[in-house]
Amino acid sequence: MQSASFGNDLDVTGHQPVMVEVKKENVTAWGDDHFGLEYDSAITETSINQACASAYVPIDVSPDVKPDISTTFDDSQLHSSFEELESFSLPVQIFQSVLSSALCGACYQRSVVVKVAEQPIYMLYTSSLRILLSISQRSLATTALRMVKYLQQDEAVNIDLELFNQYKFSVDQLMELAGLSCATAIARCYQTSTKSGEVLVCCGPGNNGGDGLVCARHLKLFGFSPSLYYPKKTEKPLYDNLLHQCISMDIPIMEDAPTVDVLNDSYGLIVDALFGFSFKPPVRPLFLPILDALQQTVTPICSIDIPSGWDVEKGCPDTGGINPEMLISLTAPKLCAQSFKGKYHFLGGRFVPPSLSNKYNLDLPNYPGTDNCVRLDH
Ligand SMILES: [K+]
Repeated sequence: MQSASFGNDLDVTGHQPVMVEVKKENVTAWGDDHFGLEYDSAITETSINQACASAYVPIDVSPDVKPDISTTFDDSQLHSSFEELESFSLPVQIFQSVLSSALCGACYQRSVVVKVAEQPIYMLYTSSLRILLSISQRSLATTALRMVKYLQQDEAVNIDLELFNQYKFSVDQLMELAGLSCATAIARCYQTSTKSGEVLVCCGPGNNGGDGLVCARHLKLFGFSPSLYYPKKTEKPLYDNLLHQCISMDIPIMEDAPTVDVLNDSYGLIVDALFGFSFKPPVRPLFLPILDALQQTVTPICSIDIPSGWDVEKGCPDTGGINPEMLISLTAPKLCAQSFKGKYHFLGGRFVPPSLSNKYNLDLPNYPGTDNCVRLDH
């Protein structure tokens, strides 16, 4: 059995620490002595309350079902029990139980960390709980359980400028990382098979469109069948090259704006890479047909950085706008992301130097392991 560290880099499963953040009301065994055990003296009501005040659950599921964690199971029982749970996708219950066990289970003195709002509350470690954490980590591998800062438009622009001017990144570098993280997040949420693998990537004239071109190329490498709609090509070597790479990879380019019927019938997903944080309303005429079609389609939309047409700070216009199912914020979410109501909100663009993050108090989540994207709650 490995020994667990109580420092910042706890590594129970060979990955980053599992962050367990749970609302107090959702902890089913909260405060009772369900397991017939006494609290360890290190766990005080105050520390738990303080930690839980800023904690929240990322997935809204009923807390009624709880895996049977007792002091009596052996590893074989745990395997079957948790395989079953996994098939029912109950990661929060697993977390609840980890937390409950942690809080109630002073008997597991040998260290698995349970963190609440980043405060190590208590640590337990047994081979059985190690399996448990491994499963729960896989289930929520892309979920960040922490609030991040939402940027104003000028903050996003300034961070962008600092990345290029102070930190000497090139646009190509960051665009590649951003576009790759978008493709990765999409591949986590959508299937490559059948219709959902048919993806239309709509690219605008700026860097957001460049992210879309990169994303399309990686989607192709991941097994999707992307096509491009790129109505206003930017005459710069970077964009010429990105487009050339897509063409060389047999990614078709649609010349005319697609109708709603085409979007509905031919595609399983639309990637919206039309405008990012530099968008200033109102939308210019060239982009009205595509934005109208995106507003009406029933095909799910994944917006890169900003749902195009939305005000970067105020969100969806009162007159109506697109309603993406997925949003991938880059660097840090912008204020408009607070009104995003879709299914999946991811953060990508894992390239922000810590000193820059600190300067702007970005409070970025921990990306799991070596992942380039992380799911955010919203
Ligand atoms: K966009």
